[in-house]
Amino acid sequence: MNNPYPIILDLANKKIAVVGGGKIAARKINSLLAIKVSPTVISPKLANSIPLEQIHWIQDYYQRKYVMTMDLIIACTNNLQVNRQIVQEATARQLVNDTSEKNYSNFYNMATITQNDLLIGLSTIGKSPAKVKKIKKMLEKWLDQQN
Ligand SMILES: C[C@@]1(CC(=O)O)c2cc3[nH]c(cc4nc(cc5[nH]c(cc(n2)[C@H]1CCC(=O)O)[C@@](C)(CC(=O)O)[C@@H]5CCC(=O)O)C(CC(=O)O)=C4CCC(=O)O)c(CCC(=O)O)c3CC(=O)O
Ligand SMILES: NC(=O)C1=CN([C@@H]2O[C@H](COP(=O)(O)OP(=O)(O)OC[C@H]3O[C@@H](n4cnc5c(N)ncnc54)[C@H](O)[C@@H]3O)[C@@H](O)[C@H]2O)C=CC1
Repeated sequence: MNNPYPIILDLANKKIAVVGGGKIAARKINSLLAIKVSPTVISPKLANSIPLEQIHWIQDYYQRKYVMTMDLIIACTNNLQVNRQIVQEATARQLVNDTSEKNYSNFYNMATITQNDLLIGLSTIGKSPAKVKKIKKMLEKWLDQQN
């Protein structure tokens, strides 16, 4: 992503698909559930940390027909070719996060800190997720000291 454009999205009434049901999928799904968005999850298997009753589970391998009407697609299978295929088959109006290859993604997540009316978003534009995590911890500590 050469020219990132940061925005805040309201996902109410949007259709979100998560493809894959492993560790990374669980993180993305749980952050969606935290904002009361229930995604469709396409995966033959689901990690235990994914609450089955809160999602719509399609227990199958990825097929284009499952994501045809989706607005946002998060590709997190452990098969890089499948993730790539999801990107290639998406229409120009669908936004795709290929979690295994930032250069194929047209969006990805920022780390966030939310406190009362404040939302801080942090990103290295994919360059160093570990650094984001570290700076987030430092900022949280600093913010706590201000209160
Ligand atoms: C490009 C991006 C795509 C995307 O996933 O959207 C991406 C990619 C990758 N992440 C990797 C690893 C980890 N990512 C995290 C955590 C988060 N990663 C997130 C975002 C992004 N990660 C996107 C842009 C980030 C940016 O702009 O910098 C956050 C902010 C949001 C979210 O995912 O919801 C969330 C913060 C949660 C929080 O603290 O709030 C942890 C920590 C953990 O799991 O506890 C680890 C384990 C390692 C560690 O802890 O060091 C690797 C493997 C290589 C590596 O290790 O570096 C890749 C692949 C690659 O680099 O290509
Ligand atoms: N963005 C990030 O923060 C990070 C991303 N990654 C990337 O995310 C990918 C997934 O990582 P994990 O969740 O740890 O893997 P995992 O092995 O825990 O889970 C993979 C999941 O994909 C499912 N799957 C496999 N083939 C599929 C298909 N054809 N259709 C639908 N689902 C399918 C499996 O059933 C499983 O549920 C890794 O390959 C890696 O490239 C890895 C680390 C961090």
